[in-house]
Amino acid sequence: HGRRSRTDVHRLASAPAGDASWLWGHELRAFEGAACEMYTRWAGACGRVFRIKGALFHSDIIVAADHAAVAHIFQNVDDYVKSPAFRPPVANVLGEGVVWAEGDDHKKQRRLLAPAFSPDTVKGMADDISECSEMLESRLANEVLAHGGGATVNIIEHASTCTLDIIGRVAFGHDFGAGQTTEARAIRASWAAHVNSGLTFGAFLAMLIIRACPHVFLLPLPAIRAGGRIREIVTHLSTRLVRRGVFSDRGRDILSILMRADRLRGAKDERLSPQQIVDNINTFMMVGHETTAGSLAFTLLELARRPDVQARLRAEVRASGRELAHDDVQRLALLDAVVREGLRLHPAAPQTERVALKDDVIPLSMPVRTADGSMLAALRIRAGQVFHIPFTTMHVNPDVWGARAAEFDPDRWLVPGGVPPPAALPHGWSGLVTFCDGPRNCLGYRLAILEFKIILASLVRSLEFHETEARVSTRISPTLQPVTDGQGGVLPLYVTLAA
Ligand code: HEM
Repeated sequence: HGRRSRTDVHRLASAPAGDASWLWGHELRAFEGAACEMYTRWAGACGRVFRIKGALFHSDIIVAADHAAVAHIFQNVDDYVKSPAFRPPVANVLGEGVVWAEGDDHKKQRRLLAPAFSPDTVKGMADDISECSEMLESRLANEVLAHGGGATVNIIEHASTCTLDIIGRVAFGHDFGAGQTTEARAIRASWAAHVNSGLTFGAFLAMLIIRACPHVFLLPLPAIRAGGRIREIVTHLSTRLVRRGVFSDRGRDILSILMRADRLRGAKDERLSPQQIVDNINTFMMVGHETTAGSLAFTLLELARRPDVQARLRAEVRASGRELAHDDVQRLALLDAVVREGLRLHPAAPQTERVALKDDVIPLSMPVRTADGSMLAALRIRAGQVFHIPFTTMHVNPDVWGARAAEFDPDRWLVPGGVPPPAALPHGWSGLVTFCDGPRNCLGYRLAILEFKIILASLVRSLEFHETEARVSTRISPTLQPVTDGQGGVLPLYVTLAA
């Protein structure tokens, strides 16, 4: 009785029993569905906070899509952590950098890395971003010309080639040569394998097994080795630079900035170890290219479906002149609105999870109706409670965003009252949770937005994007992925030259 009375989890409405299986709970349906699709559907039936049955008899998981609850969880990083079970797989792919770190280690890494992503530093990356975007623009234009004026391309592959080029340059001054170098090819191939294996039932099962007994992760399974392969390649490239101290004194890339800052620091505990620098460069490479590419590809698909908005965007970009420098793109209002709308509907990380380390009472923006019909104004939970936080579900909630919440409509950002007031959205950038929130928000968000703007502007000014017959669905593997005809990482668009 004592235990139960200190938590409200069992009082919450449960996702429909018909969507659960005795063995896999609700988690299999959530995994197999489109990104956040089931959470959005269940939230429609149960409200913004509800529970689902965990797979393999895991205790009930709370799905939290209430803004005050989510803000609370994201602000209290010492009490709500990423699941400890998933730290070994994260370390395998990313190394022990800032994404992996928790507690004081995380605070220290964050503090030492922050200058590499300051507004001024990111502004200095604009030239590299523009050059890579122009290379993409001409690659696509050539493809169109080679096909007699119109070509169907897998836009996400092109987008991620471009974002890999960018992150290679800005992270450590490395040129991935538009995807043509040996390393770039190896990274693409490993990533494609990683994405496609992540869509399978085996990946779902692997996740459950790791959650249940984290030490199995030490087994030499092929899927685990594939994840580590990209890290090997990048580590090989960056370790060489770090060891030799080959970084430029004037270099504006992140590695040079970190190494210079490190040299100036005296106390050893105020420095990143060479291994931590390598692990963070690797982290930036991994989390800094497929993410932006995924959101960008879906935003281009939305523009293909809204030729009127695409034409207006093109006119806006063309009116600003040939150069797409940092300050120029910041002045483009419709471009800004398109980027916000694209990142609202297609967040590259559509959901996250957290585990409570201690008992707590979580505030709610709106009371939730419990299974027995009473109302809860706040939510009592116990240490160990697992939360799933579906970003996309929060961004398409009609109670917050209105009846047309799920529609791609950039103009909502441009008209007074078009988006909910800040009080309804207690989060960082644009009131969205796309980049998470609080002390663990996305370290690279300024870079992501600048890339997004410059790439989009470069492509749209000279090319026109059209939808194809393909039926594209969205999955999470491990970030937002298009799936076409069962094939992950495929999003066909028909491209022509813009008049
Ligand atoms: C559209 C593009 C991007 C989106 C939507 C995005 C989203 C996110 C989200 C949601 C998180 C928090 C994950 C969690 O804690 O559960 C995160 C963390 C992070 N992101 Fe991004 N990201 C993007 C691009 C980038 C880029 C370009 C970089 C640059 C290198 C980057 C670097 C990071 C880092 C280092 C963290 C970990 C921060 C920490 O734990 O303190 N991201 N990102």
